[in-house]
Amino acid sequence: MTSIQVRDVSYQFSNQEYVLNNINLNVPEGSIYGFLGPNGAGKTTTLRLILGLIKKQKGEIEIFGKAFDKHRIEILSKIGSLIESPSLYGHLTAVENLKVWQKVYQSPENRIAEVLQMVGLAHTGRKKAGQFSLGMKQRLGIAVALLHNPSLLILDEPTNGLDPSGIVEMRELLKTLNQQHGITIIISSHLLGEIEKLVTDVGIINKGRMLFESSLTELMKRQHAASTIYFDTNNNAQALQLMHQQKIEAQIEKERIVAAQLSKQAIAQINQTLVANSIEVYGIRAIENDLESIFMNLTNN
Ligand SMILES: Nc1ncnc2c1ncn2[C@@H]1O[C@H](COP(=O)(O)OP(=O)(O)OP(=O)(O)O)[C@@H](O)[C@H]1O
Repeated sequence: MTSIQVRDVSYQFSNQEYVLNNINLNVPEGSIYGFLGPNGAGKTTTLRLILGLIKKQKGEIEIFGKAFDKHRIEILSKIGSLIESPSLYGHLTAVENLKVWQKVYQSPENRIAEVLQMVGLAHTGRKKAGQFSLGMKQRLGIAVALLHNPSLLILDEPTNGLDPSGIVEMRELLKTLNQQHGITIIISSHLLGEIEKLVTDVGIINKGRMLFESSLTELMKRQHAASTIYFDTNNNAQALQLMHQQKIEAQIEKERIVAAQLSKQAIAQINQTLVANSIEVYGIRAIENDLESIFMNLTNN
């Protein structure tokens, strides 16, 4: 089942050009969906539309299989969100901040201790939220979002501005929420590297258009297919000719031969052919295209 389904949604602020153009999004239930795109791509606008914080103009949004327009209250009661920085009272402790929201949400009082435990802030005692590190503030914001026991969390760039250890802590927290508490998570980021170890699914947006959406496994396959093999020999021209005879796609770049992704067996076979033709092979190297460069290629084109 799909937790969020966005169909052909477009959006414009006043009469300006469209900041979202017919975007489609499918967030599978139980997934951690990485919503990726550079600054200004349209991530926050999309998440605000999904939450009904701005009014939909074109297209359809279904959440938990129901049209958002018609089941707004019911749907929102099962969603927790953190859009941009959390609104916290700096002069109150974590528990006091949560008490404010617990009353708003009318959740049971013992839920406060539970969510503090879940986000790893159970021992902050009398410390005021204003003295918390950015990572702790973000986690307290997530604790607020968890108070009413949501089955879907919508997080807009929760790792923004965090130091490397804050990013790791956030990653661990979100994994636990997903795996142990069964919460589906959509998390936006402009840095693939920050969330690629976390997500199960990926959607890439740029300039208001969805460029790509798939499982992380599918993206990894694409990465593998985009990797290349370098051959360094004493006679690249002849080596290239021999490769072309074997129907291997290759060309010479910067005094070495660059071939498309090949199996281990194919690499060994080429090596044997080159050696049998008295070509000296100095090196064979496989370069896996990293996910970041695939992301950059998709968003730059
Ligand atoms: N209230 C607004 N009025 C007019 N234009 C806006 C408004 N909010 C956002 N925009 C524009 O809409 C586009 C998409 O912005 P959005 O905030 O959704 O992008 P984003 O991917 O979340 O980027 P960032 O990571 O920088 O927050 C940008 O060009 C932005 O300038």
